[in-house]
Amino acid sequence: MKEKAVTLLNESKTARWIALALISTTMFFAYFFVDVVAPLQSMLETDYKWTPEVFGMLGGSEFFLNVFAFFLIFSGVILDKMGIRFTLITAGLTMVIGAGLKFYALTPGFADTGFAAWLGSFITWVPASAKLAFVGFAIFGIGVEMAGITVSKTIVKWFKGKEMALAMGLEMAVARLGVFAVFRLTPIFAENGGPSNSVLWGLVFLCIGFLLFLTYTFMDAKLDKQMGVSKLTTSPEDEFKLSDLKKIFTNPGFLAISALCVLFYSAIFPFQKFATDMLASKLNVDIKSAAAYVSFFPIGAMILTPFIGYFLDVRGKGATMMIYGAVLLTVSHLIFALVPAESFGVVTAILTIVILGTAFSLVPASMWPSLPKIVEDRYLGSAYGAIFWIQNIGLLAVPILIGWALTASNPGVSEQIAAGVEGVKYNYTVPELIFAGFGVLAFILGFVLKFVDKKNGYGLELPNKKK
Ligand SMILES: NCCCC[C@H](NC(=O)[C@@H](N)CCCCN)C(=O)O
Repeated sequence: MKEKAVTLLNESKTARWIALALISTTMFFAYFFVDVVAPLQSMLETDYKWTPEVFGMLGGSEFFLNVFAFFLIFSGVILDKMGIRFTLITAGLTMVIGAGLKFYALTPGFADTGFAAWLGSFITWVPASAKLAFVGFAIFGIGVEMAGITVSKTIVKWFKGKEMALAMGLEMAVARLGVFAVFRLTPIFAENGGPSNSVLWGLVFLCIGFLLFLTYTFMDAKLDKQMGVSKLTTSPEDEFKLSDLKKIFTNPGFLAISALCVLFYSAIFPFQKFATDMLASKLNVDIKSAAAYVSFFPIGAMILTPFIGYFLDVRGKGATMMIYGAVLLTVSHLIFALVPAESFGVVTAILTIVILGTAFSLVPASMWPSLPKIVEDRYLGSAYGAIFWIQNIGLLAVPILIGWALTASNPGVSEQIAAGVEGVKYNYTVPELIFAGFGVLAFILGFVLKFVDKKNGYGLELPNKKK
């Protein structure tokens, strides 16, 4: 008797785009929560006595456990060992638990406890609410990064040989929309109940995101069933082994792309933290207007990334795109650093942000779909985990480096600002030159990547879509 051919679920365009919509919407909520209190710095200072230093430490706590306790490496191993469904659910739950703790830290219910009194009794310049919020945000950080690598592996599972870079580009675009949404919605939530109300909404969104991940797992189970994936059918050579970690860290393509990743993202995300103040100082405008200019940055990247992804799917040229991205990154930071304030107007500022936004599209759109070409599928999760870990080291360290460079290159300025002297501003030339330096190094690494690609035949310049 003739066996009936099964059409795999990922062969159906509708099914794979539904799968993408489910996981991307959760990433929208996840990125929303990452920045949920970002626009509330002054409110947190007034209501909770969080100084700017305390506020800055909160940003770092997102990466703390991932970097120092190697959670991102563990997350990658868990993904390869336990599979997509288990890891998505674990990531979703971890985000909810971490967010719940951060919300509890801001409630009067916590402030009245003996635990809060104990937490407030040491390192007294950091309030108890902030200490508990750090712990919550560090746990959330494990979840959000675990979700990030699992979503990448999921996209590869559904879209490899098809519209993989477009799908990754769309997922990143939806996530960036979350960052845009947070800057619009959080202040409104906070006006009606303070920062804890904003965090509560973020928590509610994450619960919805968890349900979406859960819904996706049914599609994943069906696809696995069709593909005949089970412990019994997976041959030992297809299974992830701990020794594969050594293969990842000795793979020249992986090393080149990770170095490029940490340099590139170190000149993007930490820059975002300082950009508003830098523009306010350079343009001599207030913080609100400067923030409005900076808001074009993720929006531009959001619009462009899927188009670049589409181009990569049909035309390829992934490694070349990363080099172009590094050039634009360097040029934009050099403009910020070297064009004197007298010649730096609003038009120059917006044009430079557009150049940087284009770099922010070119590199991510081509970098993340390149990894499956460099490493084997069975340890792809660990490779994503490892590259995120290396990147997180930069995201943790660079804001500290930039903060230090800013203070060192502007002697006496922070003291004058603290004393309330009017019109005193930081000069951002040195920090911007550091960012430009990262761009130059990323540019060199782009060529290294091109060289190792040619030598090892990864096919980084080839289209993702099979004809
Ligand atoms: N499927 C996700 C691809 C990675 C997207 C990338 N995100 C990261 O690299 C995160 N590890 C760091 C996000 C830090 C946000 N505060 C991106 O371009 O967003």
